[in-house]
Amino acid sequence: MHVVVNAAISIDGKLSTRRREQVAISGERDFERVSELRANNDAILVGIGTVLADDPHLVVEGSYRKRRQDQGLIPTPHRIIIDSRARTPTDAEVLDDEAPTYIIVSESAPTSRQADLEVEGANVMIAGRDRVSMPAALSALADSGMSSIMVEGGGEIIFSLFEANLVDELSVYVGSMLIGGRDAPTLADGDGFIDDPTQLQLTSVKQIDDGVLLQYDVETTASTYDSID
Ligand SMILES: NC(=O)c1ccc[n+]([C@@H]2O[C@H](COP(=O)([O-])OP(=O)(O)OC[C@H]3O[C@@H](n4cnc5c(N)ncnc54)[C@H](O)[C@@H]3O)[C@@H](O)[C@H]2O)c1
Ligand SMILES: Nc1nc(=O)c(N)c(NC[C@H](O)[C@H](O)[C@H](O)COP(=O)(O)O)[nH]1
Repeated sequence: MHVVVNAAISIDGKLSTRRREQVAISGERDFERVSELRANNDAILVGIGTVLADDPHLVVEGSYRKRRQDQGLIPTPHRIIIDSRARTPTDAEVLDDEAPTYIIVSESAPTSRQADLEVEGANVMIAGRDRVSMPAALSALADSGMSSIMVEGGGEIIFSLFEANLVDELSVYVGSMLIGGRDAPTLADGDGFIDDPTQLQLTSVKQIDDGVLLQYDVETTASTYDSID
């Protein structure tokens, strides 16, 4: 599975404010780049924190749909939510019928909630006991026929993917703003690394609007995903 993480951060590394409310860090041109990246992948993945905070739609529009259809693909990529306890609201934007949606829950998710989400058309999959296991989730998605995933956050999910050594590429748009706040989410939250930070290889630096796009390859050691595959 090829995994690319994309995020927009303030100059001080924040994804949003301490209230965890969505902030438009990207400008029009960067959001256009994000649409292109979405369209080039089999699936778009976010965590439940992002669904509850932003209620994202996670689709591509217009010419991207046509291009994908011309390539024999579904018009807009699969949507994937990492949601240990099946907390996705039944009226969430990701549950409309514009693309298939997979909700990955853990064994601790109430079965009644799982059933509610299935009634709304979601494909519910179980991976992990109390919390979703990212290697098991990606393995199940690969078994469903997906081979590339774009991850759009948030900081908890991004850290878990790096921790499990599952990320191949990272794109970060650094907007020219400072958000601050010790409790505001950052690009990679979780527990953080102590001894062995993930090493990145810078592959590109570009100015977009008044911000900067930084792109990296991730220097992988033995991948957890490969080892279970
Ligand atoms: N600027 C950007 O590019 C961008 C992108 C996405 C989100 N955001 C912002 O980020 C915030 C949401 O991020 P977040 O970090 O709170 O939530 P998140 O989207 O990373 O979801 C994290 C939640 O997923 C669940 N989870 C299940 N299994 C997990 C696992 N193995 N590892 C980690 N989490 C697991 C947990 O409930 C956890 O709290 C919001 O404020 C949103 O606006 C910004
Ligand atoms: N690239 C990017 N730049 C930003 O400035 C920002 N705030 C996000 N945030 C990601 C988050 O998940 C958003 O909620 C989705 O980008 C919204 O997606 P929709 O348009 O609803 O499909 N992403």
